[in-house]
Amino acid sequence: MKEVIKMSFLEINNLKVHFPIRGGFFNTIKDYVYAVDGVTFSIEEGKTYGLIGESGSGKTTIGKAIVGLERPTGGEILYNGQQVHTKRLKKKMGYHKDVQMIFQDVLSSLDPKKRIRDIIAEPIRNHEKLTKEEELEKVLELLNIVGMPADALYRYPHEFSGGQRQRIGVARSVSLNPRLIVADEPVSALDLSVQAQVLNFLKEIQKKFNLSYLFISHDLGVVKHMCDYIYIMHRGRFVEAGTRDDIYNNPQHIYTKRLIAAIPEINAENREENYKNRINVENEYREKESLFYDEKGKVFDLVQISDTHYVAVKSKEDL
Ligand SMILES: Nc1ncnc2c1ncn2[C@@H]1O[C@H](COP(=O)(O)OP(=O)(O)OP(=O)(O)O)[C@@H](O)[C@H]1O
Repeated sequence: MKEVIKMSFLEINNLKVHFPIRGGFFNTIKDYVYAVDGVTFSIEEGKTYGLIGESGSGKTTIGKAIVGLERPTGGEILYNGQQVHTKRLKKKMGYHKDVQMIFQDVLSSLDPKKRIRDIIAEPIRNHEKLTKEEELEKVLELLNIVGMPADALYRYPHEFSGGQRQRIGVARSVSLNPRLIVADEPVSALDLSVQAQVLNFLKEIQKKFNLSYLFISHDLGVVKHMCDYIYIMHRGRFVEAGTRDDIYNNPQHIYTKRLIAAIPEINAENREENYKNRINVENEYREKESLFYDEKGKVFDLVQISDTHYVAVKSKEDL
């Protein structure tokens, strides 16, 4: 029998991030926000993953925990099979170089007082020792890769359009040759035509660098053509996980069905059908809610229903 080679380089096991809610005279902990409450998944080389769910479902917190901007309350993050829980270890393993994050609001993540040359060169300066000439050569190469002209070097972020700024953000995040980019709503601030351009360009960059992406979005429509594998997030947990085909063509959890029904229909002649479908999904939600949430409204654990498809449901037989 052929040996199965495990390709995942990053494993997230039962990750939890709980934020304390404080109050009262002594500012004591009254309760917790269970922003991320036990999620498990892994990332393979060159693949694109979607983390989808409505606002507040915990997507950004997962992304931040992965890049080290948020401290997990529980669970583990394994990089190349080793736990990365201290700064020293992360440095030793080159984790900060290999795992980068880009944000929706790229303008606020690009220092407005710095020129593009310095913005792109900053991570290189922190991690590599290059001469001034070598550094300039590298920045020019990166600008070229993201399709920006060399005269961008000495301009400031506010002088560019949203799509161009997103490209500059990507140039900066690929400057250290990372393995994974966590992209938090990378196109939702852009208008539709520019969204498609940036998504296509991210795909090109992916091939060039054999990158993996973890795409965070509230919109299943946006990531449809990008993702190999999709995790649907709700109330800090996964409610469904599967390949693109599993999720779009065979959704099982009522929450996923509602997200799909909410994708705007561009084609005018399909709008009526789309509207009817939304009403059906809402009726199904009212009828079957108890199959998908326990009496406290908690999401069940995932149950495997095919080789690649998982659904959070009380019992597989209920589907
Ligand atoms: N630093 C924090 N302190 C307290 N609560 C927080 C903190 N960060 C996030 N939260 C809470 O955790 C929950 C999940 O937030 P998160 O930003 O991860 O959601 P999200 O799915 O990314 O939402 P959005 O799409 O709006 O960004 C929310 O209820 C949020 O208010």
